[in-house]
Amino acid sequence: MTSNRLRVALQKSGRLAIESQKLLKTCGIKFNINEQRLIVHSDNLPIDILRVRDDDIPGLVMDGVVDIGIVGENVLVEEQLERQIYNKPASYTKIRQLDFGYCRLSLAVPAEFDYQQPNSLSNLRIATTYPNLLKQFMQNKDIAYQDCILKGSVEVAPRAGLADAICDLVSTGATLEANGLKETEIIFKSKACIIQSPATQPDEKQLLIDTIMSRVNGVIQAKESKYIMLHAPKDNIQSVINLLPGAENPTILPLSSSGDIGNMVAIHAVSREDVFWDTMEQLKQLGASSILILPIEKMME
Ligand SMILES: Nc1ncnc2c1ncn2[C@@H]1O[C@H](COP(=O)(O)OP(=O)(O)OP(=O)(O)O)[C@@H](O)[C@H]1O
Ligand SMILES: O=P(O)(O)OC[C@H]1O[C@H](OP(=O)(O)OP(=O)(O)O)[C@H](O)[C@@H]1O
Ligand SMILES: [Mg+2]
Repeated sequence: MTSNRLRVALQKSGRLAIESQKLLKTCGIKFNINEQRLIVHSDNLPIDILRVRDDDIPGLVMDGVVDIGIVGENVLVEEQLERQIYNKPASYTKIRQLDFGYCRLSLAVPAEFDYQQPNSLSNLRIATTYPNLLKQFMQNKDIAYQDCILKGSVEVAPRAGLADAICDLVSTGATLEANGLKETEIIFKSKACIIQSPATQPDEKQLLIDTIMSRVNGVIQAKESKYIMLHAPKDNIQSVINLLPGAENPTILPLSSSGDIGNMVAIHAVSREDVFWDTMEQLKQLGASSILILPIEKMME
């Protein structure tokens, strides 16, 4: 399907929906979500947003129905493995890893299960929504098993007598614990990412994707960075700078007042990392004062 407008697939509702919308909005793409509308036209750019189930996003990108999509790597790789079996289009380009949707696909067994190693699951039944990722892991270890495919609430399977173990997503581990299960093996670590279709063609579309990606990079960099302002004794400038994590080329400014603070300068710096309380305490020990750590909203190099 070709169109001059850039088509973007986002999860309609669920764990990635809000963060995905927020990211596009922070990149300057204006749109209004109306719960019932599944295609949303941007108010200021030639972009259409398709709001779909996350499971459908990789296929829409691989088939060229949309140009880019935001999806979890777990769903992406699972769909790719599935498509490879049936010789369906399975290529895409991962253009950016994102800083949300952190989770892992893990094997888990009932708390009382005597688990030693993956082999402990030999010939047992494992419930999962990710049969292809599970198969890849078990085949690599040469372990025979049976699968039981469920679309959700996988954690209920052992208690319901459907399976002996499960292979499902874990983040805090609270769902496993609440269902009397223990995590035994991480088989895949996942984050959200932006993928692009190999079918995207007109130059204007690529230009728009490049612009959005440059903004995405700016948004993520800004989130990971902090603006630091402090007063420091002239004698300790270098030691203070050495303490600031990842700060390059700080600005050093004289203070307008004299007296007690006549020996002080103001240091402003962008730090590429979070600044922890213990760093602030060490700065204070070096004589720094009026230490401010500020969030940065946007950044462009
Ligand atoms: N507990 C979690 N913490 C963080 N990220 C998660 C968690 N669970 C899932 N994810 C990530 O978010 C994605 C979407 O999860 P969600 O539970 O919303 O999916 P879903 O129920 O399949 O939604 P849909 O209705 O779109 O099919 C997952 O594929 C995964 O990448
Ligand atoms: O380790 P935790 O922090 O407890 O998170 C793990 C749970 O989160 C996901 O389900 P979700 O709550 O998104 O519901 P779903 O089954 O409808 O996808 C996942 O499928 C687990 O069940
Ligand atoms: Mg889904």
